[in-house]
Amino acid sequence: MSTRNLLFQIHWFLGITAGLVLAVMGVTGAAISFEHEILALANPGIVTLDPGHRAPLPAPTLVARITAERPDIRIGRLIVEHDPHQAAIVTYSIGDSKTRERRYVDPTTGAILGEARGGALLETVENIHRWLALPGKGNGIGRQITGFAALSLIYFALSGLYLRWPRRPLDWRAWFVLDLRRTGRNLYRALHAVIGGWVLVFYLISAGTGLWWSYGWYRDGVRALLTGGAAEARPHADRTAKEGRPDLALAWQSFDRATRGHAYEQVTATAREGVNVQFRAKLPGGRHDRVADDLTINGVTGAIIANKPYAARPLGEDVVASVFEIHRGAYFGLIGRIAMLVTSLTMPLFTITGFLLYFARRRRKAALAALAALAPEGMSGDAATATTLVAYASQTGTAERIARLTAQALPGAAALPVAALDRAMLGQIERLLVIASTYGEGEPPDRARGFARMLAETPPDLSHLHYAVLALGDREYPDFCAFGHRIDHGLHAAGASRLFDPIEVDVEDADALRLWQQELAALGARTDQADWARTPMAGWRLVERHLLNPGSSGGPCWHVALEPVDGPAEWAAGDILEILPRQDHRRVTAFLAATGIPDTAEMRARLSGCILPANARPGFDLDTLRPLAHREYSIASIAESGRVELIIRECRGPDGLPGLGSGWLCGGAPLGAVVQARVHPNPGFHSPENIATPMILIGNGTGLAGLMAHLRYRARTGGGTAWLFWGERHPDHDDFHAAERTELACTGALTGCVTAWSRIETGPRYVQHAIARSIDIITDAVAAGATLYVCGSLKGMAGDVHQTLAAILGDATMEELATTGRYRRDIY
Ligand SMILES: Cc1cc2nc3c(=O)[nH]c(=O)nc-3n(C[C@H](O)[C@H](O)[C@H](O)COP(=O)(O)O)c2cc1C
Repeated sequence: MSTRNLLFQIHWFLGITAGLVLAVMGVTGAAISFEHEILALANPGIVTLDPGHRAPLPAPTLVARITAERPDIRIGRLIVEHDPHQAAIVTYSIGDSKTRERRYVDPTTGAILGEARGGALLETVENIHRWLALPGKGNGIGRQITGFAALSLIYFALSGLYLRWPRRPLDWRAWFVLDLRRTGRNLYRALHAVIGGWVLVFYLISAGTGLWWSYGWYRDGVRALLTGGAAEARPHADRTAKEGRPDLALAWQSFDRATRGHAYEQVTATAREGVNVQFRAKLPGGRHDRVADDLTINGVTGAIIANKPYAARPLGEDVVASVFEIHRGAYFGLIGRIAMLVTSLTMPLFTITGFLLYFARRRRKAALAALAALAPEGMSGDAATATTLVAYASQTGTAERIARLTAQALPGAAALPVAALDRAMLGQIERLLVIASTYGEGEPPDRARGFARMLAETPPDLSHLHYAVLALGDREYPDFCAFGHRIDHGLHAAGASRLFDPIEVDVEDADALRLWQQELAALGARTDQADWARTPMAGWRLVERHLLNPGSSGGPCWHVALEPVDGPAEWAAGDILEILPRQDHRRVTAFLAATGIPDTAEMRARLSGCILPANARPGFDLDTLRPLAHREYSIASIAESGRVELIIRECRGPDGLPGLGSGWLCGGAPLGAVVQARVHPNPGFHSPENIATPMILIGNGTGLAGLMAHLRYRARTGGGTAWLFWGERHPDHDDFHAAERTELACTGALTGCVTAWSRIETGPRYVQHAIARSIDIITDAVAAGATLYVCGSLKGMAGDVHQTLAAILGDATMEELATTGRYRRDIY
């Protein structure tokens, strides 16, 4: 498991446990952060007073009045405000009871006022915040849980920072800008990560200070670190004087003498263990409550035990004295308190979005498992007992998908790649259906080469066999469905008899597929199967586009990113994105002018999705228009990124206008536009199942896209070595994704990168030359079990790379690699 994965697993495991506690702590912390203000608002006449012309009593007198009114109580703390509009607060216990009560006191009369409304509720909220209101209070299990949650929060903040580290860390937008146009998983992730970035510092502060109350070792350690000394001992309980209770009035008189009647904003006197009384006297205008002079006074003798004026407090001690104020943000003034309130309130957002991401991830895993079940390598159904074999020859997965659907429809049928069809199998089986696509220039898909050769050179006797062929192809290629026909002739020549004539499928010709299904029905296939049609196109928002090769002498190449509009989409490294292009508006204008059809917005919308004949004339029958075919692009990103990234070279049509697909994605569609697209699973180009398998990635130009997806996937999973051989024009202008490749090399995901530049004198010119100079790397990696991936142009690159590899490894090895799926190509 890679470090990243490990951090992630811990992040989500803690998220679904400690995350819940933190959500509670965040909300309760926010509720009590303005406790005094809330109580003051809710309790006029108790917390706030209208003193008229009456002046507050001197504190010693106030103490005397309170004790006279309630002789049964023992005062633990008295807080006196300078402002006569604020009631004093007394905390006391009755007799020897340990239970404390808190009451407000009129500072001008000493009268004990009623209990503040809402006070008990806020106290409960505070207890929840501190120890989840569990038994044992500060020493119980609740404190352990909240302490652990605070530790987890530090982990969330730091691991979250690592996990979301953007590719361009210096771009502040990547950190802080929230794109609310996103939907589904992408939106949850954006909320989680971007808002996490906003509040990160606040969470580190509140968790770092919150631990103060949870762990003694932490408190002592921080104190030692900041004050340079050992854990500070409280001024020791003065038991030398006669044992007894401290006299608060006497201590206060002593305090007044020591501070020479200084007008403090607020004075808090707390009876400590023994006879000492601790005074905290807040300076007027102090930013927070700990901007205060501290005195400890013997409550029996009135002697000063310790006197620590605020002005003499070093920074480290100030921080230690102000941990609570830092925790609630007050250390940084009102703004700090408000910021802490808001950030505490956002805590549940992380728990909620974290859970949503967790469920989305589970759904995604289930979907991937379903996908894997539909398109595993090898067989589906039991070929050993099958009465019909459905063999497929597929490069980009279409034939494989149809073969599996065919095998599911026919009782007793099993699907398998043609490469798995050996002589023994062919000798026994009585019925064979072959679904074959054509590749290269009328050639078999890579993994079907061996079968094609066996059929052509040493055909077995197949006189017992009945067969049918579904030939997939594209009429834009001169050798339409050539390989399907070659198989048909080969089987026929070997003595097998046709069940029915070969059926040709031009791209996605639904009629041809229906015909195939009808023929299958005649063979006893189920007819209740769901529609074989491909997943419909869906909306993908164009979210990013920038030129990758400014100044290049080649055609402009664009980085294009799209995000699914209707929630998360699934794909694996090696898959392809099919997009529905739209016509350039100039072509539509020319067509309208040539045909004389009225120029309306509706007509333009209709025409921009159709093939527009160049020779159209007035009277043109619009019903004869055919829809534009989709365009395919290798996906450069992995599904975890939530967005499909493409590398597209803008090309020109014969009329000089931008090409249909590239023109639409690289310029025609505005940023933010919704493009119709779908993922085309391409199992023949997926990463090796075993991540330890070494990879050799070879490509040119935009072919880098398909290779980057594998590198990005390997960066996530870790695994075997990965060598990249890639060619372009000039290193100064065409070095796409150079920074990321350097980063991948630094992290070890990319073992080494060999480049070829066709427009400079030094070094290899084309990628095949780079390979020819790296014989040892290639042979060693293949000997170690490497899978070879080739992505890029069919013309000029794929053939030459194949020949170079064959020269290094030998034809037989190349064929074996192709047949066993260790030579995978995505060429176009
Ligand atoms: C690089 C490339 C070369 C192709 N060459 C041919 C060809 O020569 N003749 C043909 O009829 N179709 C050709 N096609 C079209 C494919 O046969 C067609 O898209 C088929 O549906 C792919 O099926 P698959 O996904 O199972 O490989 C080619 C497609 C690509 C991408």
